[in-house]
Parts: sequence; C-alpha cells; structure tokens
Amino acid sequence: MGQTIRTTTALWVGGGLLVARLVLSLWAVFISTRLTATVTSDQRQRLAHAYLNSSWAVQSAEPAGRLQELLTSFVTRVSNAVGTLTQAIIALLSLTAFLTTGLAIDALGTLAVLVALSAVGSVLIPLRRHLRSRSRASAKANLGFAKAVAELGSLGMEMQTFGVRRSFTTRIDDLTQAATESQRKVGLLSSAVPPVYVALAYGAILLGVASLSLVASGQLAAVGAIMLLMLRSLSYGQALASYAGSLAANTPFLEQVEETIQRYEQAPAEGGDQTPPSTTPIELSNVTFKYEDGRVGLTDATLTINPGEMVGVIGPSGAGKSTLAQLLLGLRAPDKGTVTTGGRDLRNIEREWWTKRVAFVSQEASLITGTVAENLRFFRAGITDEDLHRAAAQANVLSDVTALPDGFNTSLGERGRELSGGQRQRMSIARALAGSPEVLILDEPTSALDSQSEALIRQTLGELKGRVTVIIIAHRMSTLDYCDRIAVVERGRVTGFDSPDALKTRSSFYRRALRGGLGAE
Ligand SMILES: Nc1ncnc2c1ncn2[C@@H]1O[C@H](COP(=O)(O)OP(=O)(O)OP(=O)(O)O)[C@@H](O)[C@H]1O
Repeated sequence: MGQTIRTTTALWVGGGLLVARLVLSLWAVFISTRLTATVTSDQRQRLAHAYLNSSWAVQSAEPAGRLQELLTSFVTRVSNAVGTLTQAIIALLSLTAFLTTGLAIDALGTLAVLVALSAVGSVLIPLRRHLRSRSRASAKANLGFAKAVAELGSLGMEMQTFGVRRSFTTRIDDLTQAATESQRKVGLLSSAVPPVYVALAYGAILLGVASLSLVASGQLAAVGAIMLLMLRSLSYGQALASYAGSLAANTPFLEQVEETIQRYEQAPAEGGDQTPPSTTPIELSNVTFKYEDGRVGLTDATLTINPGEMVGVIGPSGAGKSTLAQLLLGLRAPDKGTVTTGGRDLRNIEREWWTKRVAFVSQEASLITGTVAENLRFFRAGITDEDLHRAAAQANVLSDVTALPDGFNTSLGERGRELSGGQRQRMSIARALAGSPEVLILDEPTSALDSQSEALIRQTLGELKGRVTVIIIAHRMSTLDYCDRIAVVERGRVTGFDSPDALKTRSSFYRRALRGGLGAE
C-alpha cells in the first residue's frame, strides 16, 4: 500500500515538475522572442536616428547601401546574438541547478565534472577567438558587397547602354564569391565547435570513468551515477559551447552597428540656439574649407549677399561652387572664417529656424514615391493646398500638374519616374517654393535640361526677383539673365564678384564664358 502511495506521489510530483518545466520553457521562449524583437527595433531606431541627426559631412560620406545593410542583415545578426545569449543564460542556469543537486549527491564526482567542463571550455577558447576574427572579416565583406551592389544597381542605364552586362555579372559574381567564402569560413568554424566539444567531452568522460574505477573499484553503482551526472552536465556544456560559438560569430556585427552609431553621434548636424533678426545679408568672411581628405573646397572667400539680391555663381568644374552652396546652406562649417546670416554666425543658428526660411534646389531633382502634393509638401507641416498651388504656378509646373489625371493627387510613380527630367526639376523648384522661403539656393538647376525647360525656369527666376534672395550656381550663361551680381569662383577662390557689366572688364573667366559658354575653362 505504502508502495502504491509513493508511486502516486512520485507520479504527481513528476507530472507537476513536467508542467512547471513546460511553463518555464514557454516563458523563456516568450522572454527570448520579446527581447529579440525589442533589440531589433531598438537597434534599428538608434541607428536610423543617429544617422538622421548626424552632420551632412558624415551622411554624404556614407557609401550607398551601407546603412541599409546595417539596418537589415546586421541588426538581424544582433538580434540572433541576443536570442543566443538568452538561451545560453537558460542553459547556464540549468547546468548550475544540475551541478548543485549533484554536489548534494556526490561532491567528488560533481567536482570532477566541473574540472572537466572548465578544461573542455578553455580548450575551445582559441577556436572561438579565431571564429570571432573571421566573423569580423565576414562583416566587412558583407558591407563591401552591399556597397558594390548598391552602386552597380544605380548604374542600370549605363550598364545597358555601354554593353557591359557581362562585366557587371562577373563583378557581382566575384563579390558574391568573396562574401560567401568568408561566410562559409565562419559557418565552418562555428559548426566545428559542437563536434570538437563532443569529442573533448567524451574524452573527459572516458578519463573520468577510468580514474573513478580505479578509486572506487567494485562500486559500479557509484561510477554509473557519476557517469550519468557527467553525461548530463556535458550535454548542457555542449549547448553552452554552441551558444558561445554563435555569440562569437554574431558579436562582430553588433560591434559594427555600435561603432557606426557612435561615429554618427560624434558628428551631430550643425546648429545652435540663436535666432537672428533676419536671414539676410548673408556674408562670407575669409572662408576657407577643406574636405576630410585634404582637398581644398574654398580658400579665403569673402562676399556679401544683400536682401532680395539675385546672385549668380560661375566657375570651372571643380572650382568650389557646390562647396560654396553647402557652406551657405550651413551644411558644412568653415575651417577658417565665418558665414553669417543677419549678422549671426550660421553655426550658432537654430537649425529649424534656418531651414524654414531657406530652400535648396539641387542639380538632380530627387523626388519621393508619392503624389504631386506629397512631393511638394515634403513632410513639412503647415503647407496649405494654396501654397502648393502658388508654388506650382511660380515654378511653371502648374499646367503639367493640372493635366495629370488626378491633379495634385496623382501618384508620380517610384521617385517621380513618370515625369520628364524638366518636369521633375520644376517640381523640385515648386517644392522649394512651397515653404515660401526668404532665401533660395539653386545648384545648377538647369544643367540637365533642354533649352525650353531652362527658359521656363528662367521665367520663374524672373518672377522671384526682388522678392526672394536667390543664389544660383549656373551652368549656362542664359540662366544668369536676372542676376544683379555674379561671383566667379576659380580654384577655390572668389576671383570676381560684381555686376555682369563690371565683370566684362574685370574677369577674364567671365569674358571667356560669354564667348564660349561656361563649360570650357
Ligand atoms: N565630398 C568631397 N570630398 C572630397 N573632396 C571633395 C568633395 N566634394 C568636392 N570635393 C573637391 O572639392 C573641390 C571643389 O568641388 P565642388 O564640387 O565644390 O566644385 P564645383 O565647382 O561645384 O564643380 P562642378 O561644377 O563640377 O560641380 C574639387 O576639387 C572636388 O574634387
């Protein structure tokens, strides 16, 4: 009878423990997946926010495809590492519980197991180290691959027209091969960890059994119990070794993400907390700017742009015109000298105050995938439908918009693909004008356009004259028709800044440009 009660109790206890184990395991799975999801979104947000808040110098230097790779596959590897870490902690806790029980049953045997575990674990340290360094190389190869693929992907038209499809294919194949090879090496090493561990563990067991049978010869039961303890502990140890291998393979990806976040955070976007009385005059005083690689962008440049003035900027290719535009926009800060607006250093001005009043049109009209209205509004609050209408009219694109099936609500396809180059550029001018800027800076807005589109943009500039302060880097002399003054930039220096008439006598570059256009030096 007593035996029956003991069996029932044992069954109940066993059942209870089984349920408890299941609940605990499910809870662990729940925590692990939740933690992984939290880490994924946290890492993505931290990385994206750090990038968005970093300076233009950092953002513009970032190779294409790198950020995407970090945000996607790298962050996935980081969450894998976190998932592995949780499982490793669970395995470690189980092992500790098991060994604690073992200590109560057989202290000597448990001690032997502990020694065996530590010995096997330390033998694997060099392998893990090697795995980590291989994984670091694999992370680098992945980034290189992503960068090259992004670059090749953006050259689709060139690939087709230059007939270099085969070379592209070969290049992609080589890159794929290199990235896959380094991944294979990491895979090989991390897969080698468990079998190496098993071999070492069984070796330890054999050694343990041999020495125990010497010490406790004839006590087969004791030897059996210790063997069981060893086998179970070593199987937990095996799980731990495999998790440690996986961690070693994934942590370089985490390091890369963290390093990148730090790099972004160390270079925040320019801006202070001052609000000047006005956006103009804009003054450059003895401004010198060098790029990180030492190339000179601008040297000792001095000029003043007055309220409502329309200023043209001309100069040979590579002279420093775009650098000047970026300094005027406050995207880059001078190494020497100052850029002031309304008498205050641009570095100290509240960025939001400045960007609300200054608009930029670049050489390449970059649009978003969305409707006309979404493109013209461009995420800015407070821009009304009337603003959109006015801006489209000012930019000479209103008739194009009204001709579209849904007017301002027409979707423009992926990044405005359904528009012509001229329409896209006028759309980007309308986008700049929708915010009613006080200062408008245009960097070669007509360089890629036919003469008819250029004439429409010139007309826009004529209508803005006197109402908005305009700085326009021009590729064609005709675009400069409405300019009050023109700055000539040559080899990083402002060699002339005067009215077109005065420049005819004072600037040989201007005279040459009048004769032969701005393309030839
Ligand atoms: N991001 C950069 N990193 C390093 N050097 C740069 C960078 N951008 C421009 N430069 C260098 O600075 C100099 C001025 O370039 P900038 O783009 O201002 O000339 P630009 O007059 O606008 O030329 P273009 O008319 O051809 O656009 C050039 O020598 C150029 O190589």
